Amino acid sequence: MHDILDLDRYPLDRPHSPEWRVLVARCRDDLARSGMFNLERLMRPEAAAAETATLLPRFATEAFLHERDHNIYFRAVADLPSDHPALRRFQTSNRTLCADQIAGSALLRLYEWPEFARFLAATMDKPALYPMDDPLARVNVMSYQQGQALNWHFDRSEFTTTLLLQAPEAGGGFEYRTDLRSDADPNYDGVARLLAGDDPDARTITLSPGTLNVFKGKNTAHRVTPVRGARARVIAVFSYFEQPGVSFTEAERTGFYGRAG
Ligand SMILES: O=C(O)CCC(=O)C(=O)O
Ligand SMILES: [Fe+2]
Repeated sequence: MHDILDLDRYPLDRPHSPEWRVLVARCRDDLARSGMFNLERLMRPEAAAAETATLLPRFATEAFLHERDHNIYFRAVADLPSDHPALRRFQTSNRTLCADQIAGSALLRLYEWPEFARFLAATMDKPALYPMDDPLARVNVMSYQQGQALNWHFDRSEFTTTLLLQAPEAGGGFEYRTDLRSDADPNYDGVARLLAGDDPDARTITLSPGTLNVFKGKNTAHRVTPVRGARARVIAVFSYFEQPGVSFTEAERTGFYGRAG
């Protein structure tokens, strides 16, 4: 793994060593304080660039173009009228490559490396995390070209784990509002304020290539702002579960990726 990861700076290969424990404690602190942590340049920038170079032609020819108009919940909400400002609609557009299209990549090697899942589980205070069996969903790589964006949403899972491969020239920032809602309180008025551009607690970070980002996206609203310039934003999303062997159904895969296999 040394060829693709900076394991001198981030000792993921030495679980339970003193340095590993210090790193895990720092990540847990960041998660508790701001709902996210970043390991800058965990992947060596040269490795990220090499990975991007292999993927770019595939985005042009065989990626799934994901284009939709949606609200922040991706669905209607029974207790809100359809014109409620928390249900304001936005456009999302990006291209997705699935795990079966990146066989042999450094990303899949990292995904299947047990020490990576072990480290992530420790930062999230979980006994263990397991890779999915799903041939498409395990790892997804998304590309955002000029004008494309992933609009405001909440994630279905408690944590989301991404690794940026290529940064755009401008735009493509990750904007988020920590704990905008809770499991007990949907805070529809607060959601409406954020969507109107009126929430002083919204923050934007710009990720650099090779950075691992873990965030608690279930109650933290977030979006990727439109990319500007000729260089695409390319980012990988890793999906782990607390049980081994998880797969989506064929219908779910068709909904997410336009194909079942
Ligand atoms: O591209 C990103 O930085 C965020 C991706 C994201 O929010 C998601 O996959 O749910
Ligand atoms: Fe998300």
